[in-house]
Amino acid sequence: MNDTVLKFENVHKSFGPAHIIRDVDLDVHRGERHAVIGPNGAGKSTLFHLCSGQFAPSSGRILLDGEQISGLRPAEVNRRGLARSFQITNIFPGITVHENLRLAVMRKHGLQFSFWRFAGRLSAVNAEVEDLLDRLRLTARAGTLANQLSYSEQRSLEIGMTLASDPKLILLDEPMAGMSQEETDYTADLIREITRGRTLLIVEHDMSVVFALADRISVLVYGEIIATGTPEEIRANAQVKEAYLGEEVAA
Ligand SMILES: Nc1ncnc2c1ncn2[C@@H]1O[C@H](COP(=O)(O)OP(=O)(O)OP(=O)(O)O)[C@@H](O)[C@H]1O
Repeated sequence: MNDTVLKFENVHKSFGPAHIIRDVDLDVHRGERHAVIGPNGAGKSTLFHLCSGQFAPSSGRILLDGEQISGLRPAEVNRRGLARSFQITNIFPGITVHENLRLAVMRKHGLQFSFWRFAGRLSAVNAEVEDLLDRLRLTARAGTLANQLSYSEQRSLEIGMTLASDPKLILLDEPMAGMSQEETDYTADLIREITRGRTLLIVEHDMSVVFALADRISVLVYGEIIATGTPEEIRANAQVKEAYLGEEVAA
């Protein structure tokens, strides 16, 4: 059994003369929460775009569960089990929370075009939706239109929609962006609970969230991963302190 869900092998990405990702090797282990941190412009978004198929590498290989995904289109990468959570763009705003989750769960079961033929499986779908509502702390909001939710509730729903497909790997792209401290604390706690046992790759600027949530952290500086390790190892790494974290980590 392969213990690595996502593997970068010597991945390089350039735009014309600009070398943005440089010979990156990265292993995301099954069941771990892995964070990528680095200064502005280090290449974190580019790395995520490479994972999800928005960009193809200039050279090197990317493997999902042992299968090469580099060069595949985003929809195909998604079909193979990689779900990327964007701010709140996966939500249908004009339908309820329950209906949103039901669509996401039905999509996983392949029910969208053959609803009646699979009527017998609907009770299983409903049970999954109820379970998701509970874990997302949205049971009381089940009948609310998605566009009526608070921002952090919308983010919870969005992450829930991503989880509903039961992906092999979840990419979370700055989930705390634009949140107050209170919303950040709430969402970090929720992400910790609902991603237990899942494999997660996260980019996040809030260092307190990263260090509390991640099992391992990779530090990207000028397109190169200069260190990978547990939060304690990263905190203690002299090269990381010098290149990036400095006082933030010492704090
Ligand atoms: N399509 C593109 N064409 C040319 N240059 C690009 C392209 N996309 C990104 N870049 C450049 O790649 C570098 C890394 O950008 P990227 O957005 O990946 O960094 P980041 O670490 O996510 O930054 P931030 O933390 O500010 O979001 C930047 O200098 C950016 O200008």
